[in-house]
Amino acid sequence: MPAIEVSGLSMHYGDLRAVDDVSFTVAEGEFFGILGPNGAGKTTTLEIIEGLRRPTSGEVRLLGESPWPRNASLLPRIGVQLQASAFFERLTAREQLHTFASLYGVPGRAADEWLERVGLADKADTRAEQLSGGQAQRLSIACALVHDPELVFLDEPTAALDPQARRNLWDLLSSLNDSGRTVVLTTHYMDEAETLCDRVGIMDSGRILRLDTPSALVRGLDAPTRVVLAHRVDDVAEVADVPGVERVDEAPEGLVVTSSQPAALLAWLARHEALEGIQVRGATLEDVFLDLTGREYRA
Ligand SMILES: Nc1ncnc2c1ncn2[C@@H]1O[C@H](COP(=O)(O)OP(=O)(O)OP(=O)(O)O)[C@@H](O)[C@H]1O
Repeated sequence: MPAIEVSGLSMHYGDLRAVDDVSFTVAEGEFFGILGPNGAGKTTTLEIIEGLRRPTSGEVRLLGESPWPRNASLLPRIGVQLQASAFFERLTAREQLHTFASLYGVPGRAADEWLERVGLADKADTRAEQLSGGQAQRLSIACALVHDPELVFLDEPTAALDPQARRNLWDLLSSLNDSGRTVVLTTHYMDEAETLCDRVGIMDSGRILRLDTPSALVRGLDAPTRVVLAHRVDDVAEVADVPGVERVDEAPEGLVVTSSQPAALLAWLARHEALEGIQVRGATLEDVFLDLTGREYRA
C-alpha cells in the first residue's frame, strides 16, 4: 500500500486554481519532494493531504485512510511541520517540546533528545518567541518529530536556516528516511531536492509538470555539458570545431564550452594539454525547470 495516493486533486479559490488536477503516489519509505516557486501550490497540496484543508475536488488516501473529515486516528502516525509555526505562549523551547511530547503520550526524555538532535540544547531555557528564525524553525521540526511518526511532512524546512544548520537538517532527514520513515517535503531549493529526494514533482501554477527521480529528470532533458576552461586556449576557433561543440562563450570564470559530446571535447583538451583547472558542469534540476516552464527558476 502506498503511503500517499492523490488523484485528480484540485483546489480553487474563485478563479484561481491553486491546485489543478494533481495526481501522484508516494511509496512507503520514500523521500518525496515537491519543488516549485512561490505560489506554485505546494503548501495547499500538502495541507489537503494532511487533512487541514478540504479540496474542491479529488481523492486523497493517507496511509490507506481518508484524511478528511479530520481523521484523529491518523494524527499519531504523521508528523507535520507547518510553515508558520504556532508555539504555545511564554513557554521555553524545552517546555514547548515537552508539551508536544505529552500530547502524544511520549516520555519527556524523548523531548530532551530531540532538543539535542536539532542543536537546541543550549537554548532549552529560552522562550520560543526569543529564538531566532532558524532556531524557531528547528524547534518546530523537533515538535513535528517528537512522537516518532511513520510519515513526516515538512514545508520548506530549511527556508530560514544558515548553511551549517541546513546541512545538519539534511543529515537528520536522511537518517530518518534511512530508518524507514516516509518523508515528504516542499522546497524552493534545487540542490536540496537533488540531494535528498528519491523522486521530485516539479510544480508550477497548481500543476505537477514532471515527476521522476532527480537524475531521470536531468537525463530526460538531454542537455549539453558545459566545460569551463580556466586557462586560455590559444585557438578558440579550433575548440569550436571539435565534434559536438555547440558554442564557445567568454565568461568571467573562463572560456565556457557547451558540448553535446563531452568525451570528444575532453579528449581534444587532453591532446592539447588543456585539462588542468577545468570544471565540467552537467545539467541540473534548474535547467529542467527552465525547460519545462520557459523561464528561470525564481524561488
Ligand atoms: N486561503 C486562500 N485563499 C485564496 N488564495 C489562496 C489561499 N491559500 C493560498 N492561496 C493562493 O493559492 C496559490 C498557491 O499557494 P500555496 O501557498 O499553496 O503556494 P506555495 O507553492 O506553497 O508557495 P510558497 O512557496 O510561497 O509557500 C497562491 O496563489 C496563493 O495566493
